[in-house]
Amino acid sequence: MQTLLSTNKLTVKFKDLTVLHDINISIYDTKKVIGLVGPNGAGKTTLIHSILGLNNINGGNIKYYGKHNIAYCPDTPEFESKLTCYQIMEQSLLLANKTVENKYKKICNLLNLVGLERFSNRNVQGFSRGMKQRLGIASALILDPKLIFLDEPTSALDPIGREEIIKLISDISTNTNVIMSSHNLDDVQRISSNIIVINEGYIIYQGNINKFMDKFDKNSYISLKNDYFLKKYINLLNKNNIIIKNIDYKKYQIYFNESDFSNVLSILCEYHDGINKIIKNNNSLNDAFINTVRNMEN
Ligand SMILES: Nc1ncnc2c1ncn2[C@@H]1O[C@H](COP(=O)(O)OP(=O)(O)OP(=O)(O)O)[C@@H](O)[C@H]1O
Repeated sequence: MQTLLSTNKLTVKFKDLTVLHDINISIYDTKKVIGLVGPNGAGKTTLIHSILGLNNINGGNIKYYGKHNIAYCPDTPEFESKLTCYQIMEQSLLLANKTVENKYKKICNLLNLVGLERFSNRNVQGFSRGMKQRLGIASALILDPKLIFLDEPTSALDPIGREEIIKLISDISTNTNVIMSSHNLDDVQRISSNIIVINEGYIIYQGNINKFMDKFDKNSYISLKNDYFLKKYINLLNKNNIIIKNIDYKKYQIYFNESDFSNVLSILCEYHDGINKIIKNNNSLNDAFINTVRNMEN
């Protein structure tokens, strides 16, 4: 798997406020969505800006492997108000010093993709924030980037628009690497395979999203009738290589990962004599995130 970029002990300060502390992340060419999540002020935008060279960095370094197009859509893109949608797309190419074949067709297709085809010849003056976000995504995509950073790309969209853009981002990721920062963790959970979690300028997790949820979300569990069955089922689950996350000896409960739920069920179909109840907890990135950040506060 090719590495696109990595940061090594990246540190960024604004005056005497350290906003990013010793950040080590690696972005690989996986053609998937990576969710960048963290509370307000955690440092997500600063991290994106630093990678794009829009911030000074005060320590560490960023290494780019190969010459790849990297595109960016800020959360509130601003455009020259006198230009039309179509002209903004042309300007995006011009500023990146890029030419494309069948430019007219490509621009029209992209405007169509983000739902702005009707506005192609309209000045962007007076565009709503949601329309600007759509245009920002289209003008980033026209650059045919290998990696695209989307900073809160759905924050100004109505529910239908959000649904459309989330689907679009998911589609984009079939041939582009996407890093999407968002506070909407349901969206992130739906389309990301990996996440980077940042809190107060520190990376607290990077990797597979399901592993994060298994680690930090409440787990599924079976509740047993008594101590005899508790011991019996601990053995049974161990024998079947189910990871036991926790055991409540007083309540006779065994906790396990939600991802093991169907395996546990099939084991229990055969041995169900001592079971009081089985509880499935649907993993939620939102809950896992809140648990993680709250734990750090305590
Ligand atoms: N240009 C700047 N000058 C001074 N401080 C800044 C600047 N840009 C960001 N900061 C500070 O850096 C910290 C991180 O901000 P940043 O915008 O990166 O967070 P974020 O995670 O993107 O937040 P949000 O989710 O609220 O958008 C905040 O304390 C912010 O006030």
